[in-house]
Amino acid sequence: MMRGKRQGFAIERALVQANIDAWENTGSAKTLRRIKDRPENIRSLYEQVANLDCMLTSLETQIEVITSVHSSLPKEFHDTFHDSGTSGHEPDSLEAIHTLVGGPNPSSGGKLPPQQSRKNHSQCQGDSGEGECCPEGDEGRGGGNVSNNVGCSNIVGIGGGGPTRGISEAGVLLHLERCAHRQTRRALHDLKERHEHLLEEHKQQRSQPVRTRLAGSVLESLQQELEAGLMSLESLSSVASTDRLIDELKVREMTISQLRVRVLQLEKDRMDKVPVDAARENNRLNVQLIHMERARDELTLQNFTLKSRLSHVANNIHDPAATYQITKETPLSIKDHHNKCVDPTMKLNDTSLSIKDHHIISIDPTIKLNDIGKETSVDDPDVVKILRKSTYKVTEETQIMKELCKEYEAKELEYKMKISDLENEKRNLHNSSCERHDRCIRELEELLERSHQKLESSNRFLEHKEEELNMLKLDVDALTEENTRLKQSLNEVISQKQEQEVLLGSMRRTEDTLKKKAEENRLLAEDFNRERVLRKKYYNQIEEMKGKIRVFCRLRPVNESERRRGGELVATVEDQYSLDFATPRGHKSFVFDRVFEGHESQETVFQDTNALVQSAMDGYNTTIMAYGQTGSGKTYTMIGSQNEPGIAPRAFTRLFELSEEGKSRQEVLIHCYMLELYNDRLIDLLRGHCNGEAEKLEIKRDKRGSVHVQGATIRHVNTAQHLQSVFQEGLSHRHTACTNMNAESSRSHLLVVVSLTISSRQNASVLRGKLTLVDLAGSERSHKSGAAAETLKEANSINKSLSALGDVIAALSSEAAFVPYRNSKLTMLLQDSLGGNAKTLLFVNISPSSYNAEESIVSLMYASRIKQITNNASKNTDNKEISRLKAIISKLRRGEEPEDDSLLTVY
Ligand SMILES: Nc1ncnc2c1ncn2[C@@H]1O[C@H](COP(=O)(O)OP(=O)(O)OP(=O)(O)O)[C@@H](O)[C@H]1O
Repeated sequence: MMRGKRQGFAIERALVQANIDAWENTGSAKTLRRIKDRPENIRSLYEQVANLDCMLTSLETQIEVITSVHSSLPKEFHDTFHDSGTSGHEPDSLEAIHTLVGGPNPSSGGKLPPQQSRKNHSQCQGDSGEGECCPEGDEGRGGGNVSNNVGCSNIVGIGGGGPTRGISEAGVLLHLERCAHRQTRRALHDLKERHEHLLEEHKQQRSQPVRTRLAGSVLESLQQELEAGLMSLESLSSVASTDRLIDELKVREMTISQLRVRVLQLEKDRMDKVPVDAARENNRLNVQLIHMERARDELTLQNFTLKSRLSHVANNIHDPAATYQITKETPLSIKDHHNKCVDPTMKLNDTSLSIKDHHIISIDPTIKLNDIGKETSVDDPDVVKILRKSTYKVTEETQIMKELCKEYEAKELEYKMKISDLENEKRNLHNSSCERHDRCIRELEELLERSHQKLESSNRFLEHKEEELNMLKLDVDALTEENTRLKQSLNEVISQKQEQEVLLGSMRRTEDTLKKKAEENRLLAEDFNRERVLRKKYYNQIEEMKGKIRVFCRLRPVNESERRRGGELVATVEDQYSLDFATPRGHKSFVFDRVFEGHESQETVFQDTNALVQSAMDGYNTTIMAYGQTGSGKTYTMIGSQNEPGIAPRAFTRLFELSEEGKSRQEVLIHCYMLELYNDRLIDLLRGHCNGEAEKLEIKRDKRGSVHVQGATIRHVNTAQHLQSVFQEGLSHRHTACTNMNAESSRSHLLVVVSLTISSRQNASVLRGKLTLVDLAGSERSHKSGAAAETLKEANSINKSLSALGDVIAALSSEAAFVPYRNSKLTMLLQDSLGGNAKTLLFVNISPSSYNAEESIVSLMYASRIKQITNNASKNTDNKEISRLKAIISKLRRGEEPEDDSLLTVY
């Protein structure tokens, strides 16, 4: 669209320039200026309107001339004029006119201006084909005529040769009519050509786009107008009626006014599109030009008025005689003229005068007619006198007029100068305006080009952005869907979050509740454990009171050998009374009276054992023995080391502490002996380095069931250190060997018996307590222990004795009627401890490692059985003995034999 507008501007500019050149000489600057600012179609219309305007102006002028001529002619002339329309004669040339007016050769007439003379000359040649017009060389022959600018007034000058003034006027008028008619015919011809041209343009414009339809319609209207104009013009040549011409002129004026209104409207539309500054400048120039044109027209009118007056004065200064002669001949001349006059329209065909000439010539015709009227009465002498007077007056007036003439000529020159200056100024303004318009147009074109380029780039950018926008719309749609989906998800998540918050709240409350409950549980567990410990403690006490054998389980730490073999922990202490043991067939739980872990010290172990030491001091038979796999810590538990003494040394110390504590109320005698059951043979460990044959050791059991070894070396000890030294002495005689399982393996069963005789200082009662400490030999497997032949024999003896012990335990735990104590010396030695009258404590020592899991589980099963055995513990008091002895004495006195079982039994 912008490109089309720009091209329209360029075409308009070119056409305007062409029209400037074409219309430069027409003087229609106003129209031209308007045209320059119009688009192509409007400018074309302006051209047509301007053409029509010119033609109509010409027609108006012609009509005015004709009207004035028609009105100025006498009635006879009118009649003749009308009659001549039917005579078929038409003076086609100046020669005919001159012949008609009866004047001499027109070549002797007045002077024509060069240009006008050439024009008339060419017109005469073109129209009549005869060289009858004024030759240039005849100028100035008019006898001092001053009608230089009167066009063909040279014809009037002919009168200088003798024709009357009235005939001269009529000839001039006829000639003017001819000229006007000729111009009208030329205009008609131009209109026909224009009509054909417009028809072609109209055809072309009909094929143009819709935007030119308006111009097409205007062209059609113009075509119609032109056709009407043609018809009018054609009819103009045939209709002599001035009224019809006037009507036609009015119609055309209306048409012109309508067209002007249309042009003004179009101009207004156009001006709306013109930049404000240019429009303002254009208006200013228009106003200035209008003023200038008006001034020029006024000056021209004044000039013409002055010239007409000069002409009138010049006419008035003609020779009165000649005037008189002319006046005398006038009726005849006029009559001849009337006879020869033809249709004025035909006369117009031969005229070659300009419109201005008509104006000039036609000025003040009444004066001329008056003069003619006056000249018609020269036969009267009075009239002659009057004429003579008037001639004098005229002479005077002539002088005055000559002066006026000079003055007017000076003014004319001045006005001409002014006109020339104004025209120059107008031309300059026009040129500057054109230049400004051109510059403005160029700038507008450049701006338009840049705007077009920007528009193109903007269009490309816009297309690119539109593509991006489409892509973004797609993305937005996708994102909108995604957003919707995410919103739904978000709502779900929010609802879930709210639910979770509710759940979290309830969870926190539950956690608080759980914490409270856990705390309560912990307190309850502590209470429960405490209660359970107490329960077990009380249970143990009850069991102890019932005489049940108490069993303590002790785990040793994993040794280097087990660690090297990759053994794992299979025994776990659950609490002080429970042990979990992992077997290949699952976990097995064992409950004992006490469970000691590997890290628990000898002191801790002795704390729970101390009670048995107290029981021995109280007169009970008490037995503390250790059972378990070889290397499981039996010796460590019972004997210990120098730094970590076991139960025996601690018990020894405790016995003397108790003895010392009760020294004020009792006297305690402590004796001890130490035996070793090695390869099923009893060995007295305190016999030591005694020479001679060893006394035979016999296991005896008294009436209360207490077991004694007759023949054993009994040592009396006074202090704990003494007892310790005795004990160490006995240990030094014990058989030990190095095995794979233990560097210092006990190869025998150790039996340390500490007998206590507690004599009361208050009464004569005597308590006899016994503390038996047994360190059993360890059960072992030969392939594990790597025992040699001798060691293997020891092992077999050990295993045999332990097997017998197992049988006794099985019988006791099952409460069998028969207990096989006699199957082994070991079981015979332990008869009062297992199922007897002793308080017995058994330590079952195990290894926590999986490497010894089989042996450990056997030991645990073994201990569990022992735990089922119930003893019948009772104090050993001398009062009862006395009673028994008294009973024996009484039987002996009566001559009866005392019962054997009342005596010490010797096995
Ligand atoms: N609770 C324990 N704490 C530390 N070391 C221990 C523990 N129990 C045993 N031991 C160590 O284990 C090794 C073997 O112990 P101990 O000699 O007492 O076994 P044992 O059962 O008497 O073997 P055996 O039947 O062959 O005589 C010793 O070196 C001992 O110091």
